[in-house]
Order: sequence, then structure tokens, then C-alpha cells
Amino acid sequence: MNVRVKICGITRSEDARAAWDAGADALGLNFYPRSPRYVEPGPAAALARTRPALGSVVGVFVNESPVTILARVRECGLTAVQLHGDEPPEACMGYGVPVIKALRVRGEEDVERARTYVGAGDVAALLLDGAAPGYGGGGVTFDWGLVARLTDAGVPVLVAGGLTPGNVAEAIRATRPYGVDVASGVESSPGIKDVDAVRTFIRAAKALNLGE
Ligand SMILES: O=C(O)c1ccccc1N[C@@H]1O[C@H](COP(=O)(O)O)[C@@H](O)[C@H]1O
Repeated sequence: MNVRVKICGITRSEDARAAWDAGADALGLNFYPRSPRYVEPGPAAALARTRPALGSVVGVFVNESPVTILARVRECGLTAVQLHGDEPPEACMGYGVPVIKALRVRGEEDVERARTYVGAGDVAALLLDGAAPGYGGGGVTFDWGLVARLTDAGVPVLVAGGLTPGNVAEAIRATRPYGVDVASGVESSPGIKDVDAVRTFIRAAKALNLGE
């Protein structure tokens, strides 16, 4: 198993560097203006420049216009975009980078809806999140037992929603995902990462890589 770890909602350069140093595979920069983790394009570009040679910087968008997404990809050097709103399958292309399509999971019907994105446009992975009010970053888990319907079919899935240093290992064992993603579960306050929690989270996730 080689589970990748994405630390999402980075707003400060010290948090970015700490996450890379702790072994993060990807950082997420949030371009949804209503998020407490929102970053303006200028500071986001500076955060993206902390990226090591093999790291990935993912821009998170919610129902954003393609023109704006393309502009952020170019000015911030994003290596992937995460579409975390109500974007249909046909909107998941045209950015010149891989698309991670996020879906909030309440039950089986949402997993079936997720299937409609497999192979659509530039979708390279699905991100399954809990169904908190709003679009994301809500700290709510979902029924991890539903993930096997996708991973058993070879779909790359990022598990997100309510992950913490304390439950990430259990989430990985239950879902055997392509990766895990966390925002609020490693923060001292919204947008401010707790560096010790980031380190513990990554260590817990990567320990399973070493164990198998
Ligand atoms: O973090 C946010 O504020 C956010 C806002 C809008 C869309 C997505 C957002 N974050 C994503 O939500 C998941 C789950 O967050 P959490 O770990 O439960 O707090 C996270 O992986 C981000 O990719």
C-alpha cells in the first residue's frame, strides 16, 4: 500500500514548509472565497513556490468559473485542481492539469453518482468527503464501508472528511485508498495548522505504507 497524503487549506508559508518536511505528498490551496481557508492568488502563488521537486499543489474550487480556474492554475503553478462543488462531469476538463472531483457522501446513491465521473474529462481521482453543511472542510466523516465499491473497481479515491491523527489509520485500513486528505483535523483554528498534528497525521498514514 502506498497511501498519499494531502494537507489541505494551507494559508501560511511556515505551515506549508512544515507539511512538506513532514512528508506530505500534496498541499491544498483553497480558492473558495467563503472558506475560512481562502487564500488570495498572490499569497497562494508564494505558497505554491514552497513545492519540492516531487510535491503537488492542488487548487480547491467550488462552482468557480473555468476562466478563473485557468487563471489560478497559471499564476500559481497548480499541479492539479480539486472541484469541490456541484460541477457536472462535462466541467471536469480543460485546465491542463489533472482534476480531482470531490463528492459529499450521505449514502449509496452518492457513491453511484460518483461513478458517473469515472473516466469523465480529465478526472484522475475522486475525493469522497462527509456531508457537512456547506461544501467542505466540515470535519464530518462518512460510511467508509461504501468506498470499496469504487476502490475494488480500481478507481483512485482520496478519502476525506473528518480525518484526524487519531482516525486516519483506521480510515486507510477500512478503505485502502489512493490517498487521504485533511483540513480541519490538523488545525488549531480554521486556516492555521497545528504542526504537531500535521506531523502525527502524516506519520500515522505513512506507517501503514511501511507496514505492508
Ligand atoms: O476546507 C474548506 O474550507 C473547504 C471549503 C470548501 C470546499 C472544500 C474545502 N475543503 C476540503 O474539504 C475536505 C474535508 O475537510 P475536513 O478535513 O473535514 O475539514 C478537505 O479534505 C478539503 O479538501
